[in-house]
Amino acid sequence: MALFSSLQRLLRKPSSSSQILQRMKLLAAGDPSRSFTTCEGSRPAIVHKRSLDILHDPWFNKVLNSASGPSSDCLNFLQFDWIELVVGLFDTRQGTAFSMTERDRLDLRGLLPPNHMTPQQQIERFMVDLKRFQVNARDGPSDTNALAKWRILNRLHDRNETMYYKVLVENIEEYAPIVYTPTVGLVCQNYSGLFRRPRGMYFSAADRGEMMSMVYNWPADQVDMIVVTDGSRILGLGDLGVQGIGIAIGKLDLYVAAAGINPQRVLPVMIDVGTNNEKLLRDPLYLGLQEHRLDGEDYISVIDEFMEAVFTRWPHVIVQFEDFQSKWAFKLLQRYRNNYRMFNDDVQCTSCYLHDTFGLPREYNNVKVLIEHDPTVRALWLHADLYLCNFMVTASQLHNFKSSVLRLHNILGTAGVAIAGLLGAVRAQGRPMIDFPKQKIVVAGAGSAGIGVLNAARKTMARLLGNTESAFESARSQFWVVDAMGLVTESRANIDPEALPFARKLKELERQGLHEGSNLAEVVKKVKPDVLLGLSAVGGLFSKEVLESFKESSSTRPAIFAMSNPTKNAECTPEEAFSIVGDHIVFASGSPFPDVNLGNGIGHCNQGNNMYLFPGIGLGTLLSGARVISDGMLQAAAERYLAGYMKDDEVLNGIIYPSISSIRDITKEVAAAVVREAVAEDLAEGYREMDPRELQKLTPEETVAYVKKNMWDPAYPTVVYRKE
Ligand SMILES: NC(=O)C1=CN([C@@H]2O[C@H](COP(=O)(O)OP(=O)(O)OC[C@H]3O[C@@H](n4cnc5c(N)ncnc54)[C@H](O)[C@@H]3O)[C@@H](O)[C@H]2O)C=CC1
Ligand SMILES: CC(=O)C(=O)O
Ligand SMILES: [Mg+2]
Repeated sequence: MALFSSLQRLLRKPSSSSQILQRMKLLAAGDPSRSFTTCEGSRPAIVHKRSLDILHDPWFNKVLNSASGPSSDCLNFLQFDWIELVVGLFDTRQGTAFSMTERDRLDLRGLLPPNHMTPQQQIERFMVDLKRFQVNARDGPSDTNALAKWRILNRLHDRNETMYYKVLVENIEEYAPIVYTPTVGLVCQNYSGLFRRPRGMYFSAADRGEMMSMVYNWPADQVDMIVVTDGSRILGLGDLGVQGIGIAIGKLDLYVAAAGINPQRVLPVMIDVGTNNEKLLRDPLYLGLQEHRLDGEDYISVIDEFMEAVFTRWPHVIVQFEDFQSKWAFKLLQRYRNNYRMFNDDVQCTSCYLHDTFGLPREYNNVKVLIEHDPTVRALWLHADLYLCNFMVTASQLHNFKSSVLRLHNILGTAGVAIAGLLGAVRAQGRPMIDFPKQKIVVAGAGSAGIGVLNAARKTMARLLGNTESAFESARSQFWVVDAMGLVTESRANIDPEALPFARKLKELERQGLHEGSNLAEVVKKVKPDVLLGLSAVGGLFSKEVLESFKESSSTRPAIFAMSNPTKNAECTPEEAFSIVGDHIVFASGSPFPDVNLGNGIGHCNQGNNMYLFPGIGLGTLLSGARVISDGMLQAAAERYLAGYMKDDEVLNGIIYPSISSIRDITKEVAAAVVREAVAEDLAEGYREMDPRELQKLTPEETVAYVKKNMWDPAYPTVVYRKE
């Protein structure tokens, strides 16, 4: 009651930003559905169940099951059922964090062994078990080993979500490769065999006409984040049909661990419209529809029905489209993005720079005024390596201009997924970023991801060249695109319209001795590119021959981006790259690789993956209550990701991407940038009691604090029973 009246008092009058923060605190503390947040760790969770029902509910369970059985040195993939059995037997060794009074309140007394463990003791115990398994595994880090670790973590996920996410948050560098790429790829490939307990929702072609009611079968009244796939192109593993649900689960694990989205409010979704994977169509154990994929209007009608159903039940949900084959990825994005809160991770997060990246605000473009007016601006300007540009400002624009230059400088000074990596590669050569438009880039792969990166890189070059049409046109000539049929040229029959802008003109090619369909090695040999970037999903595509050709690169510091996932699809390994091309290269990959010992130094293996962006985009959209996800919001996310993370000395050392251990911090900043952009674009409708006017009053620092406050941390709430 007291809380209610203090809220009322606060809400009635206009407020300063400190009052807003105070209000946020009160609101968070007083909202029972937020009882799962650690910031408010002492708030109770109200439940309507007791006894065994509590223990079987991973959202409220506080019991830790043993991670593994005894010595696991003889484990292999085929012996998983044996592990299952052993883990079951060892359940009696479980430690519980339910206090004695809680046990009384929840009718748990007698159902649990008497010992009490703190959450910290539980996590230590779990890690000992997990590490023992790791140490005892004979074959060192291998797929089997990774899959077994996934299995152990997944069991914990089934039983005790809080502890599961605690393990992830506290050891993200170690376990992201297990719950996400690369292991999640293996999990998807083996999903039918690994399937024990359902997670998420399945909508199939057979459910047409039923989705609007089916959606109410999900137990949570509030869902913030959905990751949906149709399983048609899972990582680089092709059509995995219903088994693709694993990637939706993996991405949502990062939403919880990196963005602090409450795990009770995430929903992985699989839309099963069949599969064209002949092996799965014949597999008696396959769990999905064993018919060919729907196509055309039939396909679209299923996705339409799904979108309508989920947005009817949860009007504020955000839907991330994941791993749709490029045939549909762009079309579905265009179809829904203006009406629903949705985005496509692969097309947009790989290429958040499509629009206006590095652009000064429009009013400054092509304006000639004097920067000499202000020494600070001039210094910044020079520092940003932009002295070659011809932008100037009037005195009256100076104030805004300073912040623009600062913003621009921030963007240029650091790195972010694809473009960030490309710019990092320029900086690693010791050259100013303004030289980016001079880079020659060979891209292998012209699917949804490849085209996204190409568009973004072209736009960035055009910006740096003055953002004119002719700059945009001339930027085109810096790219050579090679797909499954070789070099893409204007003479290609039935060329994909998305690839058309990058098709090489035959006249230019004659001079270079290239032709339609030239193979990758030939293209690299003739072009001598600065950058070789792979988004082809073909493991080993950067063969010895290709890498040997790349040795003749005209760059002082050639860069290789083997961005395809999972690990086995990387276009080359870092060892191959460093040993064949040389120690001086810059290397990045989509899935993580350990650094390479070069004898006289370290060959850094950077991870260039959209995981640095999508969690922050989702969180920022949620906390702003933006109606749709605009290009500006994606751009703000990318810019913030770029800013402040890569220092000059790191980049010169070949480190062009930040470490995943900082992902939660990066995500918080990215989300705050998205919130601010949504507010600036008048798209924000507010989140809970935080209305758009209040959001608008927040300073950048207060926005970050607001985001942080709303990030879920894994900690046990006190559980209280109430009759329904
Ligand atoms: N690191 C990251 O953050 C991301 C990585 N990816 C990865 O990118 C890869 C491709 O994804 P999508 O573009 O969606 O796939 P996609 O199937 O749409 O495109 C694949 C492209 O590779 C081309 N290709 C196939 N064989 C080739 C060959 N021998 N030489 C040259 N090109 C060849 C195809 O013609 C096609 O253009 C996947 O492995 C995916 O995991 C995708 C999104 C983000
Ligand atoms: C990382 C990712 O989203 C992909 O490989 O598809
Ligand atoms: Mg993807």
